[in-house]
Amino acid sequence: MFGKGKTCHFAAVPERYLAECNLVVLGVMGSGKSALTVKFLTKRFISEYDPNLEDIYSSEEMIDHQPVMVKVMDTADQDGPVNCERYLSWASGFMVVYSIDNMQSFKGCQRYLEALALHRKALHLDVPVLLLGNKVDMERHRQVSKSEGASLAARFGGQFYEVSACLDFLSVQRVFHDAVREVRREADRSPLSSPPLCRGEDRGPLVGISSAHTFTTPCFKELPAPATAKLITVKSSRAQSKRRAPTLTLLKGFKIF
Ligand SMILES: Nc1nc2c(ncn2[C@@H]2O[C@H](COP(=O)(O)OP(=O)(O)OP(=O)(O)O)[C@@H](O)[C@H]2O)c(=O)[nH]1
Repeated sequence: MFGKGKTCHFAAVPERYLAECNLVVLGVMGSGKSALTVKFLTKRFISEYDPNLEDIYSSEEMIDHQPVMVKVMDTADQDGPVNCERYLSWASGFMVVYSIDNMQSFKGCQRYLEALALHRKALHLDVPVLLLGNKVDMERHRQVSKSEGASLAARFGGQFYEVSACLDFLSVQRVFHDAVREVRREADRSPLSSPPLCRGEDRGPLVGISSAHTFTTPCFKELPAPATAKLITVKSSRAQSKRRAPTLTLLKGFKIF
């Protein structure tokens, strides 16, 4: 069983002007959504988790010399894309995950891509979508070729990556940072049509919050309140040494090894 989430603070960054980017991680059960999310947030790989926990976690990141509050919603769909409303209007960008050693997960992620394409078409939005083939460390059990992944991503106009939640942190971090870059690019391209990147004026708590923005179209709506999460704060010497974050705020339920 596990949960996750953290926040870190850059002393030099004026809090009012921190942009916010809401990333939603989608995919069938077992594809590695939680493992990737936790790896990004804590640099650690977890192998036990509660598959029913769905939460939003925050991390202040410095990406291309610009601070951004990255909020990651780790979803827990049981049966593919159902009740998508909870994240469709909230998201700045989507990361759709499958496992390269599981063809079913690859087929499952196509359903997510189709649902997102319909949503984008209906609302005339170009919310960035990244396709992630996870578990590349399981190469010997590979069922989905790299070219299959790349062509699926191209079909839906998304970036494609192969990663592993249990290998190096930097590759996973790069994927999340690239997602933010995509969101920024999209915001630059169409700043007036529902900009996906927000400027937070009010930090508020980590989960279950709404926030005011300087953009005319609000893109950061009421967040779904996780029922099970409790905020706890722990010190992480690793985080302190490698990142600028003095503190990690974790959601109870994480099991970190
Ligand atoms: N070898 C390997 N195992 C992984 C990797 N990522 C996740 N796993 C394992 O795959 C299983 C599922 O990972 P999760 O992160 O819980 O998958 P999920 O998509 O969040 O699954 P649900 O919570 O059920 O929706 C766990 O046993 C993980 O330890 C990876 O990159 N490599």
